[in-house]
Amino acid sequence: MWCDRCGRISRRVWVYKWVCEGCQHTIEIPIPIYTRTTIRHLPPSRTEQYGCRSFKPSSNIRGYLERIPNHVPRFGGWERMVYVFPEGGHVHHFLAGNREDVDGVYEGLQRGRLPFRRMGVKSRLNGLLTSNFVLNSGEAYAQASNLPARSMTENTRIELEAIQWLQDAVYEFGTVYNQSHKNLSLDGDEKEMHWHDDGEHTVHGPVSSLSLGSDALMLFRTKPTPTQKPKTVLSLAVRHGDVVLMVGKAVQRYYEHCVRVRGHRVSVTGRMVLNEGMRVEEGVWRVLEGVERGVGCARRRKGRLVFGKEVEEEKEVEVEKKGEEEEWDYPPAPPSSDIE
Ligand SMILES: O=C(O)CCC(=O)C(=O)O
Ligand SMILES: [Fe+2]
Repeated sequence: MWCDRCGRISRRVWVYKWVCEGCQHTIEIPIPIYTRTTIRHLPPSRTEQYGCRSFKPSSNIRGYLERIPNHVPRFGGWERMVYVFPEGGHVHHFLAGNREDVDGVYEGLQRGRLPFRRMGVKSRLNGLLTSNFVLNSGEAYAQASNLPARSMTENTRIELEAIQWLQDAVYEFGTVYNQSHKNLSLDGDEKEMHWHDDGEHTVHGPVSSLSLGSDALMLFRTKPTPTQKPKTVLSLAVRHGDVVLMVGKAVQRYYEHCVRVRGHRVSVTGRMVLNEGMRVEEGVWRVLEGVERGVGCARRRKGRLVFGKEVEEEKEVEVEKKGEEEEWDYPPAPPSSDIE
C-alpha cells in the first residue's frame, strides 16, 4: 500500500493495522467479525466419512471410530477418528459434538484484535511475507524463534480458553501445554500452511490444534526421499470446533502435513516444549516415553473399527493429483477425481 504521507510502498505485516515502513504512519484495518454462519465450507464429498475425505489403504493406516468417554472434560460424548500409522504413532480427529461450544472462542479471538502478524518467507525474493498471520506465546521453539517472545502469562482470557480446549483434548496423555501457536487466515484465495512436520526435538507429547472458522483440508503425506516421491495418504476435513492431535514421533519422522483453507479461519496449536535447562520430573519422562513411541493410548477396540476393513476391500481411493496430491476445490463442485 502507498503511504499518503511519505509516498513509500509498504507491506502489510499486521492483521489489524497497516504501518508505513518509512514514516510509521498507521492506519487501522477494519475486518468484520466472522461467525459460524459466515464461514466457508468445503464442497460435499461422496467419499467423506467421519471427516475423512480419502485415504490410501495401501498406506496401511488403520482408522477406527471411538466414542469419547463421558468423564473426559469438554469432549465427553463426542466421537473421534483414530488413525494408527504403520510405523507407530497415531492421529486423532475429534469431531465436534456441538459446534456452538467454540463460537465464543472464535469470536473472542477476533474481538481481542490480537497482534497477529505475517512472517518473512525464506526465499530468494527478499521481503516476501507469508499469506497467513501468526501469534505465539510461551516457551521458545525453533520454528517460531524469529517471532517476538510473548510469555504464557500475557495470554488474554480468551487465548487461555482456547488452550484449555487443547489441554482437555490431551487429557489422557499427561501433557501440559506451555507453548501455543495461533494461525489466522483471512477470507479470500486459497491459503496453505505448507508441508511440514512438528518433529522439533524440543517438542514432546502430542501436538494438537483446535480449528475455528472455515473448513480446512489437512493432508498427510509420506516424506519425499531422493528415490521416492511423496505420497498423500490421508485427507481430513477439519471443521469449526474439531481438534486434531498427533501422537508419537513416527508421525513426524515419516510423514508431513499441510493445511489448506479459503475462508477466514483461526487455528490454535498447543505444544509442550522442553528446552535445555528445564527441570522435568522423572514420572513425566516415563509417560512421555510411551506417548512418543505412539503407544500412549490408541488401541483398536473390538467392534469399533469403522473403515479399516470395509475400505481395504474396495478399490483404492485415488487421492493423488497427477501422481502428487489431492485436488483441492471449493464450490461449485468437486472434480470427479476427488470423489471416485
Ligand atoms: O492449522 C492447523 O489446523 C494446523 C496447524 C499446524 O499444523 C501447525 O501449527 O503446525
Ligand atoms: Fe503442524
